[in-house]
Amino acid sequence: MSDGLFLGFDLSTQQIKVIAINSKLEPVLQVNVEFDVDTPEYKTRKGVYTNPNLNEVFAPVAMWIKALDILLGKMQSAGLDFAKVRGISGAGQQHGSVFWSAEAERLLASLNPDLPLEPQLSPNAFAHDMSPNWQDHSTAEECDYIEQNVGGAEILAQITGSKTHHRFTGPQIMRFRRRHPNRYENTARISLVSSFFASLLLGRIAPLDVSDVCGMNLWDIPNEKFNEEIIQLVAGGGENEKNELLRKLGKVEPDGGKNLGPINDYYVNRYGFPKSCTITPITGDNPATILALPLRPLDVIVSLGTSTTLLVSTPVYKTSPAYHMFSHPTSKGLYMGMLCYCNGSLAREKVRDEINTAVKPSETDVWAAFNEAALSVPPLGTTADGIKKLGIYFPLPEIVPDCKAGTWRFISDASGLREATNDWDIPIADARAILESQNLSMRLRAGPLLSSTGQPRRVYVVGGGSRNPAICQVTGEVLGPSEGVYRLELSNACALGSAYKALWSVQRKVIRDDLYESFEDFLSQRWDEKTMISEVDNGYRKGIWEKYGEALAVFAETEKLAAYS
Ligand SMILES: Nc1ncnc2c1ncn2[C@@H]1O[C@H](COP(=O)(O)OP(=O)(O)O)[C@@H](O)[C@H]1O
Ligand SMILES: O=C(CO)[C@@H](O)[C@H](O)COP(=O)(O)O
Repeated sequence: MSDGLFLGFDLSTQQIKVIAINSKLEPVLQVNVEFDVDTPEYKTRKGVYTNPNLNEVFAPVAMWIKALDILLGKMQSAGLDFAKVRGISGAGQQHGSVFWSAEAERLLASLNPDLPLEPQLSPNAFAHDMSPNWQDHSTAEECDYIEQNVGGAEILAQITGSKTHHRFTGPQIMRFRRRHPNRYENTARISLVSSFFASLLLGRIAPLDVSDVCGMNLWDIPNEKFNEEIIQLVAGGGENEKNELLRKLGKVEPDGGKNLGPINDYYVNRYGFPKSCTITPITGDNPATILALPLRPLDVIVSLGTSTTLLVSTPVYKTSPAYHMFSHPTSKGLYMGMLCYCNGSLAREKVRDEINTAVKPSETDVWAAFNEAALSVPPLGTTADGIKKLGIYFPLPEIVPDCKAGTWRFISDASGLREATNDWDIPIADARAILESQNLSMRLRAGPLLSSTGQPRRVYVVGGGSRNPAICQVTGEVLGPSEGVYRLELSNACALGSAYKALWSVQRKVIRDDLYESFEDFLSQRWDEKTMISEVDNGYRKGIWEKYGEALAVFAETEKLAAYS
């Protein structure tokens, strides 16, 4: 362990985390700062503010800067020897934007190590103090405008990898420009959360990341450049306004392993990082997650963080309005396919809390009653007379399908589909129904990204929810991976993937000129399956997987009824 440490940060919705690894991929330290708890003065709930009247969700940028200082302080208290850190990368929640002022570059370049970061940057480095969050649904008008002008969802997906989505940065920038014209005018540069974080570490505004830029609806993935037609729509006005927005966005760094430069002197002098410590592009949390595992064809990652995402790595750029494609964060010619759900862990927590109110909860495991309820009934809660239960649980408006907030419970029997009345044991029957519903939705949509049968080889579960055995079992039953469900032992997959990226960036071999050892080759030589993952469910169960397959059409019907109700 003489050759140094490599840090992977994760600036996600509810917390900022870091993992330090050595060059054998062994984790040395994990620390986190939870916004609601550790920065209470910002009064966020689950890391954000909401304005339900306008469907807005946003987070204070100053809180993230303050949390970085607290996190570095915690690392110091935990005894991390900053002098050993050779490389840093990271991940940010996707789509969120940070609007820098004209003062930003000067303030970033002149940080005083005797003072904390936050008061040196906030408010003067920003033209706007808030960052729109990925749970925001306020941009319906902007999305429609862009999609109509570009020629529809299919075409937009072909160009940018996704149809327009409320949370994507292009529609968000367009709304920001319309609602706050002065602040937009005063914006010198726009970062994503990922490149904002890299900027804090570099002490200058960092370029956008090659993969995270695909979450903006602005980047032409096949042609590897901003799409000027869409930029023009977002910028409004004419040629000048278009060029102005291109200037605000700045450059995109095509090499995910690029050495962007050394860490800023602020961190050298305040914390003792070596001057040579390099910063590598910080990517989105989902692209970083796929770097935590050596994915093979037909492997799927299900990330059970605040959002639920299903991720695959593929050489085929096959687009659809039903899912997202991103450029791969490290490997040119590969892409990341993704489904993203707003109603992940917070929706499960809501059912859990209702169950804990209805029954006597366990004193030691807040999930015990939920898990027992989920596992004590057969698939689809099927009764002896063939009645099946299908529910939809969207406490927040949902992304897939595009649907307003609500809870719907349906009964499917020989006479068809109807809304449940008193034949649903609320909230107990909701436990299995929510897990099935979340997995059926993934199975319904991930099919085109997988085999002709839609059956995965392995499902890897990561993130907070992967600690839960009932969630893992129902995932195995519904998705039916032929080789089982595996959990990454370190729950913090995107910080881990980021740390791997930092290590690869520093130690990748040069093959010739600008050609480097691939991330996949680099990782597979060092990655030890036995210590990194454990099997948490057998996956495919004959008869049960087929039964869920038969239920897919009815499930799709329930989604339509919910969306149009
Ligand atoms: N044992 C568990 N069972 C189910 N969910 C869990 C469990 N432990 C943690 N979680 C969920 O994990 C979520 C946080 O996951 P995490 O991956 O840290 O999210 P993020 O990166 O989005 O902040 C919490 O909202 C919590 O509900
Ligand atoms: O919007 C998306 C992906 O498109 C979300 O996955 C965000 O990237 C937030 O992630 P977490 O806070 O759940 O890690």
